[in-house]
Amino acid sequence: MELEMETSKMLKSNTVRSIPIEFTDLTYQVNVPKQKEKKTVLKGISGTFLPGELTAIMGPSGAGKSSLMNILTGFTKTGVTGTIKFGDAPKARKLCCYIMQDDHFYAWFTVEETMMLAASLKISNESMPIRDRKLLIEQILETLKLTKTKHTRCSRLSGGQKKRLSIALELIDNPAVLFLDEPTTGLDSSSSFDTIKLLQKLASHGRTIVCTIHQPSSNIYNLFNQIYVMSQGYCTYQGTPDRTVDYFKSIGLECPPYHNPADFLLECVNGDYGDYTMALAEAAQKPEWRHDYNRSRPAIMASDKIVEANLEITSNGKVLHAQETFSNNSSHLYPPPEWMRLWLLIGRCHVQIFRDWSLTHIKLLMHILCAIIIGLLFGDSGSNADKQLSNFGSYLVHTLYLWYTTIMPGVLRFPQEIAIIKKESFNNWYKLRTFYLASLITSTPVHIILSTVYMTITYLMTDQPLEVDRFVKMILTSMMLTICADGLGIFLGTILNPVNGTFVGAVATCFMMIFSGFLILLTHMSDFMRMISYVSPIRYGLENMVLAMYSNNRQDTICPDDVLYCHFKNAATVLKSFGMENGNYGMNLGILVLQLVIYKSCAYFTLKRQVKRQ
Ligand SMILES: Nc1ncnc2c1ncn2[C@@H]1O[C@H](COP(=O)(O)OP(=O)(O)OP(=O)(O)O)[C@@H](O)[C@H]1O
Repeated sequence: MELEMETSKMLKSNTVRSIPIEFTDLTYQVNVPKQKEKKTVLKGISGTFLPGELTAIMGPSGAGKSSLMNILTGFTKTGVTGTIKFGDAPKARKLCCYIMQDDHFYAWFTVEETMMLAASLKISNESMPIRDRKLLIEQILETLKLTKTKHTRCSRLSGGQKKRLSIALELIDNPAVLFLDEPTTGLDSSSSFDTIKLLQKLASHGRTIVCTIHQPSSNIYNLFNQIYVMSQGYCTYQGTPDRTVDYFKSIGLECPPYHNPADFLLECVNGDYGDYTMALAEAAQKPEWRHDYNRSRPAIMASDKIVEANLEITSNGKVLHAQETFSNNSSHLYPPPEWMRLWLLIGRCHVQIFRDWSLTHIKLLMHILCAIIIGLLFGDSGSNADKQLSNFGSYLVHTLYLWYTTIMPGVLRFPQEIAIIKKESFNNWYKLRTFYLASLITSTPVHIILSTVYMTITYLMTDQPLEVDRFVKMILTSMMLTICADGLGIFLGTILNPVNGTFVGAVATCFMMIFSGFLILLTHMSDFMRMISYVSPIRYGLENMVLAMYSNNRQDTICPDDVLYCHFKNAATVLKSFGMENGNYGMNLGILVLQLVIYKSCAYFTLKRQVKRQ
């Protein structure tokens, strides 16, 4: 009762556009490996989902429910024929949102923070000032019984609370159409009932709500306005829940007394009483059973009335007739410009970096610790003429350390977030390029700080020359190498799964090390093999560190008194011995920058492809 009152209160303050969804003769074909013929998943199905109603798509596993949902939401486009109409609005698709089966949020943010950020990303300051946005959020949280959890971090919410938060987030900009993929999965019977009841209320105020559902209890089943049953790619019933028993009786399938009609329906379409698929598909077309034929006009008119009857008070106090908004062909809540969203996303990334101590604090600590150990290991190799070979080796250690500790987290970065990115970008929170840019802008300073800390410690501890230009060159090289490793890492992470990504990343690192010019000198490689070394960023990183230290008339290193002969005392001898006397620092740095730009650009396109994939 309380829930109903709260829901009505919230819903009355927002006008919903009526958008009926109509699809006709929808066919979906997919290629099946090793088979000449395409598989037909959806076989010319039609249907109407009306505004003001909650529709359940039901059917046995493999019937085509998710395929239909993915086509209607726009996730699947290839292999689809037929027509889909979202009312008569050309941009109606933008008024829809899709709540996926699994609820993914950034774990380090509270419910209130998550709601506030979503509101800021979806609604501009001009169309609703912050104060009103806060009120709206309070109202939505209250309606969805989330007020008590508003200071709880999202990772600590229960399954039911997470589901309600997913719905709350999408209600912020008052969508006209909501698709939900199995909203009751993982919930107990009472939470499932509450969720469907809430959806029914939201629908009753003019929204078109469609969800897939598996085996609902009879009390949940009766909450739906329309049931759309699928079997083997056909529509085998589209009508009200209370008429299912009569419908099946009309083709000779009698529901046993005291049997849940929803269970009976699934048993029938599962073939438990024989294969009636074609008979049901035919009967489902008959107007007397079809809910849309029987109810479409009254339902649409009723929802129009809701729209017309509501006087809408916008945030800045203006009173608008709902009909005015309706005929304007757009919602009154405008999204902020993309640069504002970029700013907000940068803020979110920063907060995440500082709250998630595994992201930065542990990394910083490990870099300091490892730099000290490596510094102690190589000792005075930078100034001791007898240890120049080891000193050269220390540069390889630096390149490998920085490369390896960056490429692996890079591989894992987006796979961890992909479900959230998919949800948010699909529901028009931001454009993917905005998110990607924000991610680059926030991660780059972290790489710069980490590599600088590591290099400064090792530089000083290994007694390298105290000359500013050499130090700066060393730092610049380590920064570019680190950012380049991050680029390759995220590229691999967006084309491969995490297991394969880490494996390929490790193998690639091994090969880059072999071709770096230390384990086998560049001059000892055949021309063909040397060509391969040109793609190894570690080669450029290592060569640049060596050039930074030994070129430009570096002073001779000191040969200890107890050593008779120091072959590498002279810097030019070192460069010549390792075949790097003709190396060009600026060119190498330029190639590193070019490679990182290529990796990061490719990663954007592969990320985009992954986000669009189902
Ligand atoms: N891209 C695809 N390639 C090959 N087969 C596909 C593809 N998409 C769907 N199918 C097949 O189409 C059928 C319907 O799949 P869909 O996922 O829509 O079923 P569903 O009713 O949602 O099942 P469930 O309830 O188990 O999720 C299945 O047999 C599935 O294997």
